[in-house]
Amino acid sequence: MYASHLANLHRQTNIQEPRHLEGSIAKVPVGMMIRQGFQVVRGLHRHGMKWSGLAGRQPINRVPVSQSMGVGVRVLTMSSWPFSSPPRDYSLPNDSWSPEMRNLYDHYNALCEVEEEGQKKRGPWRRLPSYNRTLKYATGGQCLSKVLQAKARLFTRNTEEPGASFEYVVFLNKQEKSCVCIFQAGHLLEGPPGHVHGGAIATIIDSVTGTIATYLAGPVMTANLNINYRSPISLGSVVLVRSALEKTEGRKTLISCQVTSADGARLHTEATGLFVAINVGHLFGT
Ligand SMILES: CCCCCCCC(=O)SCCNC(=O)CCNC(=O)[C@H](O)C(C)(C)COP(=O)(O)OP(=O)(O)OC[C@H]1O[C@@H](n2cnc3c(N)ncnc32)[C@H](O)[C@@H]1OP(=O)(O)O
Repeated sequence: MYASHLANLHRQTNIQEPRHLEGSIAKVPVGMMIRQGFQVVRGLHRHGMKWSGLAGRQPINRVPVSQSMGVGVRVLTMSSWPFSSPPRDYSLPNDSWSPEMRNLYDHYNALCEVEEEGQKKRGPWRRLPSYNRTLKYATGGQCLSKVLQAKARLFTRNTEEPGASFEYVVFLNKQEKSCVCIFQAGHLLEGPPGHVHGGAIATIIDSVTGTIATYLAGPVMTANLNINYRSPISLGSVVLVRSALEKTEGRKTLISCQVTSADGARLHTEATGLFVAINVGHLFGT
């Protein structure tokens, strides 16, 4: 199944192999698939297309991919989505969202489009779609057992019950190199009675800071997360998780983060995250 998918994808894609990978596909198919995954996603980001577009019914044709990945890839064509069905976008409103969450969503969503001279144009903000796992074949292949491959889920999206754990949506401001996450903490995230577990707060901070770091620097891993918990967060409440680029230094990207009440009046948590750019082969020992 994996081998035939790989063969198909290879046939359907027009990928110029980076020199250091030439002839190595058979040896490191997982690394290859991961690179393709990141390239597809980055290519879509750069060209203002949503990943959810891939899940749509139209095939993607000739998506130019930036050379900034440093792998010399110029053009990627992909004629089919490798999933059997379109993935669910978890960042869209559902019935579990409180009116406050919905209002904040509407506020930032409205900033994604601006009207200029009677015409609607892309605004400074962009909603990031969100799925419950990374690319199926990027995480699978030789490195995970079939069972794990089928069952692996992104930590923050691992329940199908709306509102039970992490309900969130991230909006990115490309110009400001910042993002805001609207986060509603569900009943499965309890730590102290009636309040959110510190590990759950760290998780959403890691995810949001990691998302903007990935957007700015490509594939990264969290090297250091420094968190100060200032005031507890009530279970079921809606908070804002704001993150922004502090500085980049070689492979290192430093991101700051504040978690506040929805009106911004109360500071709950402050954090900084250090992210180090990786070659994705790092994850698989290649
Ligand atoms: C899109 C969804 C987003 C989700 C986000 C979720 C992100 C995650 O949770 S990732 C999982 C948790 N993180 C991990 O498991 C990472 C484990 N650690 C590692 O793999 C490695 O240590 C890694 C990749 C961070 C760095 O290793 P390596 O690539 O060898 O880099 P290394 O040479 O050690 O360090 C590079 C630079 O970073 C600095 N650095 C590395 N770690 C740290 C640290 N903990 N604190 C301070 N500086 C550090 C080094 O000093 C070095 O600095 P300089 O270039 O100035 O000398």
